[in-house]
Amino acid sequence: MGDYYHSGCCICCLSKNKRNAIAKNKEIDLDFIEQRKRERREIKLLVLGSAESGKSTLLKQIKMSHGNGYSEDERRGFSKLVHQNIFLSMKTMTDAMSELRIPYTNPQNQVIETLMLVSPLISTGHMCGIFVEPIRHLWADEGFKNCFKLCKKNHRHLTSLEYFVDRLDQITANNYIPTIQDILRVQSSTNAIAELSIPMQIFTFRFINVGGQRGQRRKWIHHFENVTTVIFVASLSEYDEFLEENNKNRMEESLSLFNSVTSSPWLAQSSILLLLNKKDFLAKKIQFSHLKTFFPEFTGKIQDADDAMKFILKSYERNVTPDQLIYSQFICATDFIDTKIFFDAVKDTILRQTMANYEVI
Ligand SMILES: Nc1nc2c(ncn2[C@@H]2O[C@H](COP(=O)(O)OP(=O)(O)OP(=O)(O)O)[C@@H](O)[C@H]2O)c(=O)[nH]1
Ligand SMILES: [Mg+2]
Repeated sequence: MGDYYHSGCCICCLSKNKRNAIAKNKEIDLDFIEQRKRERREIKLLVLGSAESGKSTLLKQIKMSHGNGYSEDERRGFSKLVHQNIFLSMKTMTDAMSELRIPYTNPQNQVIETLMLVSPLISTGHMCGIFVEPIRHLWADEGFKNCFKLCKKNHRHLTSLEYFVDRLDQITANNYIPTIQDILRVQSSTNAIAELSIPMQIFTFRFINVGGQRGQRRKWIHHFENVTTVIFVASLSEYDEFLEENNKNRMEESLSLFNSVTSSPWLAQSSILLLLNKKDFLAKKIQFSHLKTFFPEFTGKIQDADDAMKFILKSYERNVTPDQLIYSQFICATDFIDTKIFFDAVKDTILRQTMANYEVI
């Protein structure tokens, strides 16, 4: 009946203009309903956390496991970044050798270093086979190794140097195409908001990845509306690391960041998924760098990764109020990640929001 009558009068008695206007309104209504349906099905997940905690690595993993992965062309596109990562890391190391006045155990390596750094090829950022032997010589030097141990803590871009040095032959080959693991290991700070939309069952999960550097954090607030789940990524291995700018302990910094997220009124309805990342690093580091030295309140066993992880998790959970929905998982973003936890977090949040709408809770 509604198709033939409008405000009690037969539609065919209306003027052509009126009929067009009614049809247009109907079209707009349908568009609106469709958009509302789409919005209801779109789940917004905001990925937050301090710099280099592993947010982008996590999204690369999700793109591989649930998205369309990386084509050969896309993988090739990462080769320049891999080369630049190695050059930058080597430059950081050679600078640190002179700043810390650490001599090479084999004095010949000082000559190699100088020759390598003045090579005109370095400015092209393209790494060819000519660099393999010099880098290997420096890498094998005891003085250089000691310097690397000292620097790793405060220069996070050195994180993947060891991995890349092991693969120098493949990386410098003419037909080099980065592997998935190379892509996961390469480091590049996020400076612009990056989005990833992944269809999952009847929903579209829209991941919003932001930069964690201090200068990037003021952009976070623009994305706080309608967030279903906040994914907070924190590094487990930063308990003994300090910020260059103010010498603040990095884990303390991440904890206060987490606190500001959990106490934000904008995010009060969102669930929090806390991903404690880099458990591989923690397992290695805990053997020689004791948590108690940096967090005297730690009472667990020394050199015990499990005790350390439990303590770190508790330190984060202390920032959550009892009525907040929180899920947590220990991960290694460069390895396989079980994404079931995303569904759990999202499912429970939607259920809770629906019940709140019907005033059941
Ligand atoms: N070994 C290891 N390395 C990791 C892990 N997660 C991330 N990384 C490395 O840590 C570095 C930084 O990771 P990103 O994902 O770029 O960090 P981010 O949080 O996006 O950093 P910003 O964009 O600066 O905020 C990269 O070199 C990664 O390969 C991990 O679980 N284990
Ligand atoms: Mg990033």
